[in-house]
Amino acid sequence: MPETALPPLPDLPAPSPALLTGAALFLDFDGTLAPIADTPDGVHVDDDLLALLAALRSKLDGRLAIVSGRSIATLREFGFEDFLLAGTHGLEFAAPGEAPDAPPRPPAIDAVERAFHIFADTRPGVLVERKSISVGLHFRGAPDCGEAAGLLAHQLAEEHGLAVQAGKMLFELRPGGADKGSAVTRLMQQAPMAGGTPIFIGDDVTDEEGFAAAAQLGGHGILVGPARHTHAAFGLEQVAAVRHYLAQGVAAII
Ligand SMILES: O=P(O)(O)OC[C@H]1O[C@H](O[C@H]2O[C@H](CO)[C@@H](O)[C@H](O)[C@H]2O)[C@H](O)[C@@H](O)[C@@H]1O
Repeated sequence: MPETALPPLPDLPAPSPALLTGAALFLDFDGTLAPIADTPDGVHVDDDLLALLAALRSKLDGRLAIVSGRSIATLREFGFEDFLLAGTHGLEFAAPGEAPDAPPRPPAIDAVERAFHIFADTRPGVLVERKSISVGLHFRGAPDCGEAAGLLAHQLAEEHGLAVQAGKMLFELRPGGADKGSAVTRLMQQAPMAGGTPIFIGDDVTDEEGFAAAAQLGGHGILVGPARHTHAAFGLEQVAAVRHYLAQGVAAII
């Protein structure tokens, strides 16, 4: 059956705030806590969000972590220094005040970054994002370049033994061996997350492994955005709904 003939996916049910009682809460960043912006550095984290997350973490006895494709260094620059962090799609970890536990930056990432710049230099709107142990090629400003960007990313990944991480108008090259699901599994074995029921809130395809891991460990995923085939059991429409839901959680948890 052609894809256009498929019936629309039904909306996922909204999660109850009661789901957050006893949770070990895993939160994606871009598209979940902050709206998608035109460029990676066009995102702003406001003090109200940080205060909301701190209040929720306190109600959860510390069981709140940010799990992002961003590096730990960048998450800290955004204001998340005081939070438990998993960065670069499950490759980096850091507790507040501690140095990141991260693999070294592979030399091949520098070669990829140079190749990405050569590609971007002749394509207005294409951006290269330098990251701690990975590198991103963004085409949000030049959607027509997406196919060529993907071909280049896969070709370089094969050449250098790296993993391709597709995201929203983005191809990222990084070391393999981890994802947001492995990050959830690892953090659930440690204080402060151990003992809670894992709840993972995210919007991107990169969050699906997080949803699946949460479900496997007895919890749930919450998808932010339009319905799709997903491992999440619940849905919220957009970032504003996530923030409202988290605020409801603060009020609901005794
Ligand atoms: O796991 P996340 O916290 O969702 O991070 C995933 C990637 O997010 C960023 O890129 C995305 O957001 C940008 C800002 O809104 C947007 O311009 C871009 O098109 C999106 O793909 C970030 O730049 C990447 O490093 C993260 O891996």
